Amino acid sequence: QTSRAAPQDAPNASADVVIVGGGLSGLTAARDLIAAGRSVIVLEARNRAGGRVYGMPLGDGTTSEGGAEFIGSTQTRIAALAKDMGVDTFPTYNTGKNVYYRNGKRSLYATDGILGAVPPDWGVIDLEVALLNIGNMAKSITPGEPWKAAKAEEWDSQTFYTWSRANSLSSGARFLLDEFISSTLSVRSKDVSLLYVLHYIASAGGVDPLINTKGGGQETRFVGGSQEVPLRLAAKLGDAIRYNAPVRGIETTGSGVTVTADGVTVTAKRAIVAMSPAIAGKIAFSPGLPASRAQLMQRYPMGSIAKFVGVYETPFWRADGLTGQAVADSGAIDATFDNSPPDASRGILMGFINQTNIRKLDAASADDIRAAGLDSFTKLYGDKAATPVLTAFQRWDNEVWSGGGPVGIAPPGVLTEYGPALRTPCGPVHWAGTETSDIWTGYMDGAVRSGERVAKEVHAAL
Ligand SMILES: Cc1cc2nc3c(=O)[nH]c(=O)nc-3n(C[C@H](O)[C@H](O)[C@H](O)COP(=O)(O)OP(=O)(O)OC[C@H]3O[C@@H](n4cnc5c(N)ncnc54)[C@H](O)[C@@H]3O)c2cc1C
Repeated sequence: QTSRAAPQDAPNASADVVIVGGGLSGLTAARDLIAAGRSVIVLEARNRAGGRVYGMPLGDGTTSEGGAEFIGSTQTRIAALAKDMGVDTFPTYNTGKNVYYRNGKRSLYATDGILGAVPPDWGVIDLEVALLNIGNMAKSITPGEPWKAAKAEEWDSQTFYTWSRANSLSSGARFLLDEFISSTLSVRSKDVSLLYVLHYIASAGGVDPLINTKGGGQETRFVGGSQEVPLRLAAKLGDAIRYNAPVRGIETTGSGVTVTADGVTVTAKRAIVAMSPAIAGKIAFSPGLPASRAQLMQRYPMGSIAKFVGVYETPFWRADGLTGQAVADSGAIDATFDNSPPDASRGILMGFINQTNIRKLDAASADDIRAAGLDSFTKLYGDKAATPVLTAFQRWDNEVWSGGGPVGIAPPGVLTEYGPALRTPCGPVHWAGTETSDIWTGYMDGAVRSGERVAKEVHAAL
């Protein structure tokens, strides 16, 4: 069945449901509602689908993942969607040793021991105890409802930083606990509520699924790049999606909603806002939303993340016995992965530039950024890393329609006070986006799950 969509240039359109945002959550909701017999129009601000899933152009006609990339074995809803779209997966390269760079010293470590991906720093016992503790604390949280945990108030009254300093002694453990937050949420540990982190862990099924490559969330990648999944789904939705249509206002009327976007006004019975709370806060709602929702959108900031890649003739680090995965305490890049294509026809190293490190590059030129990225790679992988065939860079914190990434986070006090407003519909306006998911929140899987949940919610309400 196809949707009853308006021509791409019509100034007015109507449907049962208008979906604001053509990321994975909005596209999934559209797919399910159309399958249930509803008419749908998706309004997308950008000229492409996929939102935080994006193939960053390398300048030679090919792309590398500039946004979301990895999936793990328990991320079954994104896996099912990819399968439906005919997008295959392949294992993330994970043979050899990882690099650990700390206090000016480079060391190598194997990841097949009991510590998994955790580097064997001096503070490792300290760190393991802390990770065990947070894993156990997370077990008392019901995914999707962290505010109901017995200790919710206590945990939401402190940052992860406060807790980690009170529960670790060595500088190694403290660095790695901060790095756990930087490499998963792209914020400083002092930016985020302990309760939020515990919920994030509970939602992923534990600490190990979050940090490990083998058996964890970084285990596999998509053949052809992750963007193939939303792009193919968007192609199936065809004319139901209108691009270059940023929504400026959503008015609730007696019969539903009137949604005003650049170039088109859409009337519908229900609206789904499928994006992070911070970005939803840019839309003017009339009448105004209930205060808990309106203020939630002021209190759920995005992390600060960028990816830098170097493309080489071969993945030379593999020949050196390295996985391409590293953790570093200095330089622009604090974590790396091997982003090479499945046939290793060329080598691609990817580095994350997170939180403070990316803000430091606010005024940097393209040459400065290239130099900073290659400096990190060379420190971690040697001189061969200094001479790539080409480099590319994608930052998310100043993307107007994302505002950062990978996910919106809650500072202390937000989840216990405003948490229920994440998902509670406001009249005919419903909320989706990975931030609203109980399982794998923050991930592509959570985005797909939120789209499936909201489609059922709206279908039942119509
Ligand atoms: C660098 C980076 C790395 C990541 N790595 C991973 C990973 O390895 N694995 C993983 O699973 N996840 C990863 N993620 C997270 C993943 O990308 C997100 O969880 C997921 O894509 C979110 O989908 P969404 O539909 O909830 O939101 P979005 O993708 O943000 O979609 C929202 C859409 O709404 C549009 N929009 C915004 N405002 C308006 C408006 N006013 N009008 C119309 N349209 C609007 C946006 O353009 C966008 O297309 C990463 C993210 C980033 C940024």
